Amino acid sequence: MRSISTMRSLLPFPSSLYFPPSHLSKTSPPPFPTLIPTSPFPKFFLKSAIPYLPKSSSSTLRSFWSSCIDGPDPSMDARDSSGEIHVILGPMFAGKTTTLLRRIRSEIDNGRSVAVIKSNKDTRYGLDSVVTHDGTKMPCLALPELSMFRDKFGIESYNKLDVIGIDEAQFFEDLYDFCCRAADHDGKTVIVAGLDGDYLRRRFGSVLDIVPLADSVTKLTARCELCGQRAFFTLRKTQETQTELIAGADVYMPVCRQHYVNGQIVMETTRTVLDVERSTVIQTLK
Ligand SMILES: Nc1ncnc2c1ncn2[C@@H]1O[C@H](COP(=O)(O)OP(=O)(O)O)[C@@H](O)[C@H]1O
Ligand SMILES: Cc1cn([C@H]2C[C@H](O)[C@@H](COP(=O)(O)O)O2)c(=O)[nH]c1=O
Repeated sequence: MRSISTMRSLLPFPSSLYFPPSHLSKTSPPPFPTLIPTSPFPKFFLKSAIPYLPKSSSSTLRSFWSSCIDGPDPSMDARDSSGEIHVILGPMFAGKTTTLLRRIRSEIDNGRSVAVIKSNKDTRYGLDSVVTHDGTKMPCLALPELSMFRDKFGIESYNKLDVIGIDEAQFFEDLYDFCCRAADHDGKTVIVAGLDGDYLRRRFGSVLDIVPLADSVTKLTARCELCGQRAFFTLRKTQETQTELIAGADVYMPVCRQHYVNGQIVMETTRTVLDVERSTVIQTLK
């Protein structure tokens, strides 16, 4: 095994540009090591540099690069191994929480240690459990933000964790940073369930932002309450207009595209009629 300084001397660029994975570094690595140097080298750099080196250096460099790019040695402990991010999306009633709990259960059955987090904004079924619309439950920690998780759960317990489940992910503003750190740096498998869109079909919170970080993305569908076709959207049946409105089937229903469009027209018309009536009443009372 060559020393780090010998390897550095083989690098065709200043070693200060490169932060090796922690198992190759004698000093503390920065919190988020950059694995592949970017500028000032052209995109073909990786492919083109290796063949021009002397043969012995070439194989050393090749194994050096492959350890950097493929990730650390699998015999390393969980903190240093690479993590995973799996995202479960869809409208309300699509089975996101059911799928999350099923995956968490199977991780437990495989002997992995797990924790489940949900947003403390969702008070529908109490704060100590994640509960599906048909009543399946699992204990959880309810938090206002994910950055509090390590401290609340305990650093030692956090270090031993293999899998973190997150439900109602649309309510966590720091979702991106948390997932990045947990998977890239801490080696956790993170399974995230949340609404991709709100009742107006606009992006909801940071859920879509983590798609580029994800190993897998599953978009689920529900059944349209009006026609039984596949439902991709959530229709709000009431006149409230704020984005966040915690509720269940009393306020929301899953709908197909056609019924979403029709439903929005009905809601818009109702809103206009109510507005006209309200201003008429106000005028009459004046
Ligand atoms: N329109 C509906 N109203 C109430 N419950 C429903 C409706 N459609 C489906 N469900 C139930 O909800 C379950 C899914 O619940 P859940 O996993 O909590 O969904 P999600 O997390 O995507 O909102 C379904 O298996 C079904 O039993
Ligand atoms: C569409 C939409 C939903 N919400 C709220 C309503 C519920 O409390 C949750 C979603 O729960 P589920 O597990 O996916 O059924 O989000 C909201 O605040 N705003 C919306 O536009």
